[in-house]
Amino acid sequence: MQALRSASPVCSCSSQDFAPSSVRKNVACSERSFVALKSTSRVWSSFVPRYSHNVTVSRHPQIRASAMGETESSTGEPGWVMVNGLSGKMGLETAKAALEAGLQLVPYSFTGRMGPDQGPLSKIDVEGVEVEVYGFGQRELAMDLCKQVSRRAVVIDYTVPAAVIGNASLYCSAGVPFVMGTTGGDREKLMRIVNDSKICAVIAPQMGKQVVAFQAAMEIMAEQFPGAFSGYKLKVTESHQSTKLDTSGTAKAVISSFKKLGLNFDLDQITSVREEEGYKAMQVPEDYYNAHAFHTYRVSSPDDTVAFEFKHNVCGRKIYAQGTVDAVLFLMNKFFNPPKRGNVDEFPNFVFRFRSKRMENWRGTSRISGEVPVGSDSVAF
Ligand SMILES: NC(=O)C1=CN([C@@H]2O[C@H](COP(=O)(O)OP(=O)(O)OC[C@H]3O[C@@H](n4cnc5c(N)ncnc54)[C@H](O)[C@@H]3O)[C@@H](O)[C@H]2O)C=CC1
Ligand SMILES: O=C(O)C1=N[C@H](C(=O)O)C[C@H](O)C1
Repeated sequence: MQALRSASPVCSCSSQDFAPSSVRKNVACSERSFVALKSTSRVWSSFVPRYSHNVTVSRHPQIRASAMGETESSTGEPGWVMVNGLSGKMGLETAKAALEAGLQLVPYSFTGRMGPDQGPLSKIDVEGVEVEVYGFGQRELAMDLCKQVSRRAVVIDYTVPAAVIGNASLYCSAGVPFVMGTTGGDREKLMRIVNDSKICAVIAPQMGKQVVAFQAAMEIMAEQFPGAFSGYKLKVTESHQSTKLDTSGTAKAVISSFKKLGLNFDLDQITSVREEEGYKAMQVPEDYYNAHAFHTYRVSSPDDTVAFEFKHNVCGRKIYAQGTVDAVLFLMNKFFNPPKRGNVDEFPNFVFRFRSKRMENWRGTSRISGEVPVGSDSVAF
């Protein structure tokens, strides 16, 4: 239960906790204790904090390197990232975070719009790095150019739900590991595509590590107390900027845990707020109407005498961008610099060895179907 104790303080977060000035500090102090856990052989749903201080990464320097935020592989080659969806809100924020972390930005990207037959559609300047953005019809070319820059690049995808399957297929056929931050699309198919390929990927609708810790805590509770809330009611409200195309993928993931706790809930019962009146009701700070993700899950007894409320309220996008960079570092070490002994599965198993018996049921559990726990997509460990 040491595990639960270390994960539990993040059960409720206010927007204050995530105010931009505090984000950097929170992440800086937590980075060292974050590791990635796997779902299936090559697909990771997300990051969760390690559960016990007994877990040490010292036998796995390459993992340690990623946890410590190093940006070079053992060969000394700087890490390269290609960001697709670069002109979008998350694409740009993540590209900046990658540069800030010392990674190098591949100067090629592609977008969803049709471009000219020859040459890029546009150019985007990211902190002095000029990136050529290719039209949709030239996305294979963009991937080839990326591989010419480095055979060890990792792709970050922050595009649109409709692009998830096509883009994942492209990365797999190009042989480039990727971080899929984009939500929506056919998540089961997405998992199948990656599992049928030779590629590693981190796929999660939520890259903010602290929120993922909350997701993980909910999942642990569901595993340990299935049906504990049978007969109770669930109300889920999520609020995002009006440009968001889909229902919160994070909410869907958390709901899968509530369902295991015994609550009946259809995903179409989620209340999605996308306009000012709703923002006011949710107490979203006005400055963040265009950049927020507020979630409230209210669980109440049939006669309303008992109620629980869980919230995670994020202002801005830094938390996701920083988590995404950690995912990139994890993949770089996992895919390009695997442990010398054993195989790429060694690290997760190593983590599991330190878990208590009661956590054993997490081990090796493949939850590829449906919208499930840590990462609606799939999965878990
Ligand atoms: N996993 C996480 O933690 C987070 C996930 N998201 C998800 O990331 C995605 C992007 O969000 P935003 O940046 O806010 O959206 P956005 O609308 O600002 O950006 C989307 C970008 O994708 C580009 N695009 C459209 N179709 C494309 C295609 N076929 N190939 C390549 N690029 C294409 C657009 O031109 C645009 O630049 C959404 O699915 C959102 O839910 C957002 C925040 C955090
Ligand atoms: O589109 C967003 O902004 C976000 N999308 C993700 C989701 O759908 O869960 C994560 C976070 O809510 C921000």
